[in-house]
Amino acid sequence: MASSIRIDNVSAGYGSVRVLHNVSLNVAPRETVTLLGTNGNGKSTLIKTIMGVVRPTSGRIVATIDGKDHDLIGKETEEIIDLGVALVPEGRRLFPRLTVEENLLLGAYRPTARARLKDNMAYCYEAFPRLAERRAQLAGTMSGGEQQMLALGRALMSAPSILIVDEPSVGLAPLFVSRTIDMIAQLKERYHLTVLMAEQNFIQAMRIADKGYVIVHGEIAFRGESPEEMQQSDLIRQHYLGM
Ligand SMILES: Nc1ncnc2c1ncn2[C@@H]1O[C@H](COP(=O)(O)OP(=O)(O)OP(=O)(O)O)[C@@H](O)[C@H]1O
Repeated sequence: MASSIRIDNVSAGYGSVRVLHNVSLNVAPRETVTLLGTNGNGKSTLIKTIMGVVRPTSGRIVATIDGKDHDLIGKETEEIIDLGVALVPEGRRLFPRLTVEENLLLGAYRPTARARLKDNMAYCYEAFPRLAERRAQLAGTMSGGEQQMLALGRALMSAPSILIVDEPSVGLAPLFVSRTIDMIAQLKERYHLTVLMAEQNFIQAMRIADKGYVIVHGEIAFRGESPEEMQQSDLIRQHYLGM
């Protein structure tokens, strides 16, 4: 059964600094939604709030998984991962001096994920045969594109139904950006995932997104129900397409 996530009127920040202001956003089952925003507008803060790292001051975040609603606010990050929400963090956050396989094992440190370790490792190597070939290679010696593949693989180690990817294109050469975006689309199809992807690269993000939101100064400034609608927005034309 496919999963979805609904964010209602969430406000959050750091100490007395409020970063998110009444943010509402929906990702329907099997949808790929992109959250566009330039640096410092609150994309990562929203993602950290979904993952239980930042505690919101108000609002609701509900993930519907296998037909059951779960309030995410107040849950620990580990519980959220256990429910089936996985994050690929910005900058990948791999352990460069550990091997590919060791990095993957770290994606399955929770007891529930450990119990399914063999299956999930097989699942991950099936999704990325390149990682299987390179299982003994140190992560830090791989190309940027391969590292992004490993970061995606590590997220798959918890067998998620909702995949959240924070700026996958950051720091990658253009060819690897499009390959990474293609990989996310393929994973989504193959494993019936629901995907929320923060991005600044509008053209690449919209190749795979069904719809999108633009966040400006912590507020949703625009919501487009289709790539076409997104493309027609003045905000997007000015800030993302240079028109
Ligand atoms: N740990 C923190 N403590 C205080 N302020 C923070 C912290 N992390 C982020 N901020 C502030 O919150 C705002 C939003 O940052 P956030 O990282 O969510 O933006 P972003 O859209 O993801 O941008 P980027 O692409 O640069 O990560 C910024 O003004 C930033 O300075």
